Amino acid sequence: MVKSSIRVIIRTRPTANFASKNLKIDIEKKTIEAFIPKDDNQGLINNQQENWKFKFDEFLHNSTQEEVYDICGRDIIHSILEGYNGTVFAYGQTGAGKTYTMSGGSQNYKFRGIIPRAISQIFNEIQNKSEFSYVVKVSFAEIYNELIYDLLSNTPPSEQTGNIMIQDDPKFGITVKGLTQVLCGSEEDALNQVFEGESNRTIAEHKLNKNSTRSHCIYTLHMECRSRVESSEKVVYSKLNLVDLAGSERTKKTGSEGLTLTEANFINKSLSYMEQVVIALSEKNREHVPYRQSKLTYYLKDSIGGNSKTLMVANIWPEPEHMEETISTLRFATRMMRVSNEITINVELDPSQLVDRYKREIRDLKQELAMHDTLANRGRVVYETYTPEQQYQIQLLAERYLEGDLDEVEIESLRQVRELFNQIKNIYRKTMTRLGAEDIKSRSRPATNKTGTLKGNEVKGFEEREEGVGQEEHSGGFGLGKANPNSRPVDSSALEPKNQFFQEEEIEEKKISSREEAKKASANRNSKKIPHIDKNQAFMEFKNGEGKEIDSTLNDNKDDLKERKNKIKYLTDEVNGLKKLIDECKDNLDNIRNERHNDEEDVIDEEEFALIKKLKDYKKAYRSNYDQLKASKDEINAINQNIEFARDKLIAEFEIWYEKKFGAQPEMMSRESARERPQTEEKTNEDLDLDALAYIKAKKNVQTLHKAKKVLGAVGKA
Ligand SMILES: Nc1ncnc2c1ncn2[C@@H]1O[C@H](COP(=O)(O)OP(=O)(O)OP(=O)(O)O)[C@@H](O)[C@H]1O
Repeated sequence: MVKSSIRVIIRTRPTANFASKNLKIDIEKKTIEAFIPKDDNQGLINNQQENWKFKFDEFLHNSTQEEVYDICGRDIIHSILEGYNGTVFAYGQTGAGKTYTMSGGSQNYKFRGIIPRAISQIFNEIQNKSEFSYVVKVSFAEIYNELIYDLLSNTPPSEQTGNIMIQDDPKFGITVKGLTQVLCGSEEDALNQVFEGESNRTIAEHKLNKNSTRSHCIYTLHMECRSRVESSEKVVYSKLNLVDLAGSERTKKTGSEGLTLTEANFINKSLSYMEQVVIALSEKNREHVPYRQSKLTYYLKDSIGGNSKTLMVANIWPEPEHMEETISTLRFATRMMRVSNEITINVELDPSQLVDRYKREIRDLKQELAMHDTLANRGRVVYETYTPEQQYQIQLLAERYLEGDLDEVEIESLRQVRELFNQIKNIYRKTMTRLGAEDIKSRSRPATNKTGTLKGNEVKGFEEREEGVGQEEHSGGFGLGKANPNSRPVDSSALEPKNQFFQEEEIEEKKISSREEAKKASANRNSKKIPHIDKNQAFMEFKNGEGKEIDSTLNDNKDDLKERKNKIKYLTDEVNGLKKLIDECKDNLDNIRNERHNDEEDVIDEEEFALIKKLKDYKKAYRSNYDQLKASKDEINAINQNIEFARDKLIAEFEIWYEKKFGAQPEMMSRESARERPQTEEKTNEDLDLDALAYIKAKKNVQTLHKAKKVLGAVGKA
């Protein structure tokens, strides 16, 4: 966790009637001095404060939307892609320019605000981060009269109950249950949601603002990021809250009455709760912070005093008649600067992916160990789970050791030691059971037949089932893997379940014969004198002789791989070059459009047309190169598989050759070179949208949709 203070930027609304007698702004020093003369009507004793001086992180005076975004948005939005949460919110009196700052002026693309610019930056950065895969979802909530409405729901806000619940999740922070999250694959998708949500906002007219937004609106981008080249079980989550608060207002001044007055009361109340939260947070040792007093403060718990990089734009309207509101905004902004958040990158591990990774790691480690054993000239060590046959062999070994036939057991691996102990435990248990049985037998003397069969419940005391393969099973004797079909008893009586003593007799017989076989095999092995052989030297000999063909296939594949990698490098450079050209083209288009007059927004001149065409060509070339890149990567995967296959084959053949030549047990051979990793993904973006086109298209989409809805509504009524 890293401490990060909330940054506060002051933005002034441009005005011809600037309160020059009351306000002195020093952009360089980032200070503002305010002066309100005492009210003479208050009498002789008047303690009214007249002067104030404030210092902030930045002043934006008569700034363009682009300048505002560069200072308020760019860094935070970049952090979102690194996994930090972020918040940008606009605060200020009604009419001071909050909505203009966050959403922007609707008349021209260049007047767009922080929200559309943030979306554009996010999708542009995602396109450039091809080594990561991102999932982007958006939600849009409105807090109106202390109720939460879903602006992206299919149900219009007027038909919603407003009872959406906020939850404080210990892992993911504040989450809003039931709020629609729309998956967005492109800038245009995300902008569609913005315009759709904005068209659902509650707006009303009063004396100070014709289009006053009467609610707090929170547009959230939820991001989920996984690496395409590293472990994909690591998921980085982040969210970006872009908040347009409703403006504080003095109801007398705005002339609010009726519904607008009720709205104003709710707005003022929630903003004063927000102030209480900020005060509580700026007090040292304050234990309780009253987040739950209002929907707004609870919703913004992560943003104010929590895990988020937060920036507040305090909008002021610097005209003489709004001096009191200006002072009030500046005071609140000063308090906000004292709030410090604790930020961290939000990383989670996806459990299913984690299991897959462990499986892969275990497999790789086993291979590593096998390679290590071979190079160290050690015998074949088993790292897999023991098969029933292998367990049985270890059981025999344990018995020979316990009976004194063996002075010591050669230790091969930890796994073998474990299994040995297991078998010793089983032998001990069995012996104890047998001793118990004999004790009972000697006391009760049950009638037994020739084969020692007990009747009925007489065997009850010995039925304790023993764990592990290679032990007696209740109904079928030994579990030693799959039985030979010829070994099936033809006599029906042989199919009857055998009792414990009978089974044990049979087991003893089997053990004796297996022991004898094992002794013979061991004597055989000992009689063969195995010379000291350098495995690596032998392997070289094999590769130059019988294994030559497989070895050359392996080498051919390796050469092929090298060639493909060079091709990928070339294609990557091409793709990057085209990306640069596309970006330049986009910038030129932006410039042309920004220079155009408002009323000409949809008129395209020759120069612009040529640029659009050029852009299309670049995009086409980009796509074609990208497809080739993808195909080359698939080819690389296939070649890698061939290499694996050739290596396995080489080792297997070598083992056979080795055994034939030296008469020793075949051993696992090392894979002489490190496993080649598949190439990392280069660029994955298939297409690049022009900023303005996405913005204009999204706007038109929403307009068309609304027109269609209206027509449908009219038809329905008719
Ligand atoms: N920096 C600016 N440049 C140009 N016009 C601006 C600027 N700031 C605000 N305006 C204009 O002022 C008017 C009021 O702005 P806006 O609606 O953004 O205020 P607000 O703070 O959101 O108000 P409310 O709280 O009532 O919703 C709008 O017509 C807007 O276009």
